[in-house]
Amino acid sequence: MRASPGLRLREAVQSEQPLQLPGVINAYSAMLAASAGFRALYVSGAGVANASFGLPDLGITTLNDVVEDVSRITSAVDLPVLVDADTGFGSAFQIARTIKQLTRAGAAGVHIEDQVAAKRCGHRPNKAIVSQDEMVDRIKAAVDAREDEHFVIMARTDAIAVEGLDAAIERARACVEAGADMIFPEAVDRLEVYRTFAEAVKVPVLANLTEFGKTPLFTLEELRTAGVGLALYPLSAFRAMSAAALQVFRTIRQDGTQQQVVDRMQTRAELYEFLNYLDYEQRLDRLFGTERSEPNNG
Ligand SMILES: C[C@](O)(C(=O)O)[C@H](CC(=O)O)C(=O)O
Ligand SMILES: [Mg+2]
Repeated sequence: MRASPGLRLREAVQSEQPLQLPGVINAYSAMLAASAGFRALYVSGAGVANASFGLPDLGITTLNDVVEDVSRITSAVDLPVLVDADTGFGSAFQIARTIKQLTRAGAAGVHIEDQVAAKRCGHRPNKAIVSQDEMVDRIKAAVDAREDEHFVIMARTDAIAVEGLDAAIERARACVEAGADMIFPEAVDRLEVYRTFAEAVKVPVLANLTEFGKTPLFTLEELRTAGVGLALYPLSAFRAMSAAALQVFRTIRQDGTQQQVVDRMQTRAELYEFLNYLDYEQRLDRLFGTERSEPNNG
């Protein structure tokens, strides 16, 4: 039997240190990331909210919204996917449902954070967090609900910005005791902090390298020296795609032609290569013959 997505994510963390996790916002961008050689992918909560719904990352989207995006991505690529499950989408039984639904959608693991349900981006001011006990209960509920023991439960703590480093480490330790497999300390501003977490929790620690936030854009080598287990780039491609798309829209609108920007576009040939378009076409020809496509001219 094929190894489960959770097991493959764990193996990837073991074999690549740190494991690079690029965020992907849809099936096609997941295929592009896979072609660049990544061993695992990430579905960002902000990505689901911003890209799929045009909403801010403020706890507005639901479990179903995330499940839908994850299913599309896991159907398109054969890589383990870590999913941002925000605060878990509710209390204990709802968290159990989150784990089951995301497992069924093909996820390899999730991270659940200790912000209150009315959450914010981790790099914004005025975050509020639940008590350590409540966070530990979230993790217990998630661990208890998993059907595949390898499915990864990662605990994210937003406590550094709210209660300080010591409290955040204490929370991370309590989460690991409750069964969390990995730790995501949010909004870290110094490299040494990762080392402190890694030594305190003794499980893989994730560094969130989201741009324009509180964390410097550390290199892989720097993260390696700090003992980081996973390096996350949650929205990098989304930000770049958005800037590129905006430029194209503005140019077409202003110039009345796309001539100035066509050289920035992925060509039809490149697109078809990623999609395996020609294989599909040949399969159609084999199944139905070529003459059938004549009358309607494609
Ligand atoms: C990692 C994150 O949770 C996400 O949803 O991708 C965000 C990223 C961001 O807003 O830049 C976060 O850090 O809160
Ligand atoms: Mg998020």
